[in-house]
Amino acid sequence: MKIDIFKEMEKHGFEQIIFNYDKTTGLKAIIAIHDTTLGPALGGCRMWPYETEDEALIDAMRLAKGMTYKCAVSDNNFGGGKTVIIGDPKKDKSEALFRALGRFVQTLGGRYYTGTDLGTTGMDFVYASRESDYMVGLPEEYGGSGNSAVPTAYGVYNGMKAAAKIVFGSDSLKGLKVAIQGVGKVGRVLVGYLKEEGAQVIIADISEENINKVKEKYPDVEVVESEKIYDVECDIFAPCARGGIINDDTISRLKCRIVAGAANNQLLEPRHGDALHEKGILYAPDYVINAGGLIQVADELEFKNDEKRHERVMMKAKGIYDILLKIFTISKEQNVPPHKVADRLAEERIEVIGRLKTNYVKR
Ligand SMILES: NC(=O)c1ccc[n+]([C@@H]2O[C@H](COP(=O)([O-])OP(=O)(O)OC[C@H]3O[C@@H](n4cnc5c(N)ncnc54)[C@H](O)[C@@H]3O)[C@@H](O)[C@H]2O)c1
Repeated sequence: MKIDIFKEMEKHGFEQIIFNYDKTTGLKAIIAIHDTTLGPALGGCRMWPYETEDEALIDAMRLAKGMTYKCAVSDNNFGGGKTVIIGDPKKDKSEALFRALGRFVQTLGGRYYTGTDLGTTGMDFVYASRESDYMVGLPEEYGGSGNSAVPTAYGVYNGMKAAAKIVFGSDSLKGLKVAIQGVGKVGRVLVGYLKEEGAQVIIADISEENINKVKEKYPDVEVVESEKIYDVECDIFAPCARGGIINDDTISRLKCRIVAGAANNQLLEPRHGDALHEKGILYAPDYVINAGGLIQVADELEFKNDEKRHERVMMKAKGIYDILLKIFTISKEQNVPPHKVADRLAEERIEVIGRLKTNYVKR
């Protein structure tokens, strides 16, 4: 490894990194626990054929730190963690591999909970849960909270309303033109909320099948070629596909007033958030506006599986409106880009709650 691990841990405030190797299955997994001030670490498990161990470690650390901020800013009582499995999800999966992972997670005694991410599915964690009490996001049939796309899309819709309130003075999306990049699990639910409110929706996707699914239900939705979506004149651009799409090339092409969508890591680099701010485009920080899925998983851990779960999760996802309104208001008052305000609010919450815990309480 070329990385100076302890130096990186110190620089980014990491608590623990665990390298797990299972002799029977050949499992190679890195668990990164960033910060547990607010509660046990929470974060999915990604399986990817990383070319180097450094690459896998960097990914685990970057994603774990991101989870700390996401949990903190969205009013969840969890810290940030992430697992990466070095392997090809198409070839290297087995029941034994995920049970081996489950056994390692179990040794952490509840300091860390995990579930699906890129390259893993709910069923993988059904296997892991045979060995561990710390698996989340299982399929509904196995007691999990199921599809997270609905609360995610609802959070994005409410986040858009907060942005509209700041930019247009009203949080109604009626008549606004919204261009959505990617109508997969989240994007297509979002189309429904927008159409219901009377917004004008334009979509792009590289999957014809996914476009057809939307067109069947909403024939009047306009479709553009996937590369053209950046050039569409619109009020809101909603990235709901891949990360890194706000970059030097695309920012100059955008003709919108707001960027608000579900995709993770929308800014290629943090400086692109500054560039949007300078261009007068209001950016809803991705990890705030897309926290609906996390809210659902956190609810699975904090509360019982009762009939109120869906209602509770949707209520919290709706609360993304207030969180973003606060971020946008501070951003405007202090002329600081929203992504930086979000980071600051997350850090402040961790600091204050952490300080509370210095009072001795006998347990
Ligand atoms: N599912 C969730 O609960 C959730 C929660 C938080 C964040 N997110 C993020 O939101 C985004 C969408 O998630 P999803 O669950 O809907 O994924 P998905 O895979 O179901 O949908 C993604 C869609 O984007 C399309 N796409 C890919 N590249 C494209 C391109 N270049 N141009 C246009 N379309 C393209 C795909 O064909 C697909 O239809 C991802 O970035 C994901 O990480 C999802």
